[in-house]
Amino acid sequence: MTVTDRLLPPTQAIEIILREVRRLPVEVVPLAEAGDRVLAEPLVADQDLPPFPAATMDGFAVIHDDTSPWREIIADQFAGQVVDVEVTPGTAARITTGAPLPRGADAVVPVERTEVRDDHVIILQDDVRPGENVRPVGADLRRGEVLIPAGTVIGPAEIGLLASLGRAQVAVSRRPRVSVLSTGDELVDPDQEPGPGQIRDSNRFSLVVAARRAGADVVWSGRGPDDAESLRRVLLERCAESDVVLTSGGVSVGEKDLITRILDDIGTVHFRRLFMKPGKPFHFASVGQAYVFGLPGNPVSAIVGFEILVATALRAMTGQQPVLPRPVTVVLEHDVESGDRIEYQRGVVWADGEGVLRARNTGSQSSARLMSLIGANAFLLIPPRDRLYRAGERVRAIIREPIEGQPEGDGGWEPGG
Ligand SMILES: Nc1nc2c(c(=O)[nH]1)N[C@H]1C(S)=C(S)[C@@H](COP(=O)(O)OP(=O)(O)OC[C@H]3O[C@@H](n4cnc5c(N)ncnc54)[C@H](O)[C@@H]3O)O[C@H]1N2
Ligand code: MOO
Repeated sequence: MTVTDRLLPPTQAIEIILREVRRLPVEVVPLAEAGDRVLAEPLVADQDLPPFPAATMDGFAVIHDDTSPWREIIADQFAGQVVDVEVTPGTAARITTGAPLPRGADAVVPVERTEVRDDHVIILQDDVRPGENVRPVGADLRRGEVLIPAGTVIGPAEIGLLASLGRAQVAVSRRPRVSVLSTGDELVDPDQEPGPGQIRDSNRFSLVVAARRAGADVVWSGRGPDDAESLRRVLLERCAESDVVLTSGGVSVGEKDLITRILDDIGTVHFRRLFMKPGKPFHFASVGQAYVFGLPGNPVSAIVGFEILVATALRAMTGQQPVLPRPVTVVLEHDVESGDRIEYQRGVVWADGEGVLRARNTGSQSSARLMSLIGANAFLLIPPRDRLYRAGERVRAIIREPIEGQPEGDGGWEPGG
């Protein structure tokens, strides 16, 4: 047995992956194409926002401690323009939300608390505080402030900030180029009727979607040829054109486990087997400039292996933060049996009325049962031990989809309710 044949704990496997993978180059893209990409440089404010004190209500710009019984309306100050007037005691300017406060004024009284008579306004509000209904300069952001750290995925708010600061071009990490290759003589395409002993190839489709969701550019996907020589050729060709190649199947110890043999021959294998269920046979190798992840053929093993290990590698390659998921603690709803490796049980986690995270698994945890992943928003981490994990016990979980509240009870959506 070589070093790479021992069952490696997933944490050690991740350390090896993080040590091996290199950062992808940075590219500059137009703002409109920056969504869902990983920001390569921190966004630092080069100006104050708002750049002028702005009204937050439609009303009248006034001097807060002006005691005049009524005030002359000296201007209409709309958003998007600047009227050059000065509010002095006994005067006020009509103002709309977002408009700059005229010189001299230090508060805005909403129109509902005023009465307009011809060219005069009477302020009905007794006590006007300085700064009331005014967004001061720099209230939203201050020049020099780091607004978004490098490594953030650009979503609606991030792209909005980039736009409001005038960043028409954005430095982002290049998307990893990924190829997906299903292997196995028993596979047929989804539109084909499987013959005796055959099954439909599902991993190719699962891994393409998983890779896209993880921000990759899937440049190729297909089924591998049956014979070793052609498979080796396809693999070499994919490695030459990809940053990452994902294979599924052919990595256990069977006679026909070709991927194991080919990777030994064409690359450097960093590890082959994990102390993890699902996902015991799991190869990680470098072939030229590419990284190959030889995922197990079992459909659940392939998806879990992708999410726990491959997605981590892709984040490291693009500099996405955080690189590692941050597990939460959940309370088991039912007894759970452990196995001989750390189990990544597919589960449902929800927050109960007290905000405690509770969890159940999704039934049979067979590596072939894709249904164990349907509706699963978490992996429940179950290390091996000689006695049951009991209902009410705490275990760690990795969250993969949003957590919701309790499905029944006072359920309805009420703000603050
Ligand atoms: N003697 C041993 N046998 C096995 C071991 C072991 O340690 N010693 N490990 C088992 C574990 S755990 C797993 S997981 C599987 C992984 O095997 P392979 O990666 O070599 O995968 P295959 O044998 O090719 O296939 C396994 C299973 O998955 C189905 N499959 C394969 N490809 C696809 C696909 N693209 N779409 C859908 N389903 C696929 C295949 O038909 C098999 O049923 O090895 C165990 N054996
Ligand atoms: O590791 Mo296999 O994925 O246990 O079934």
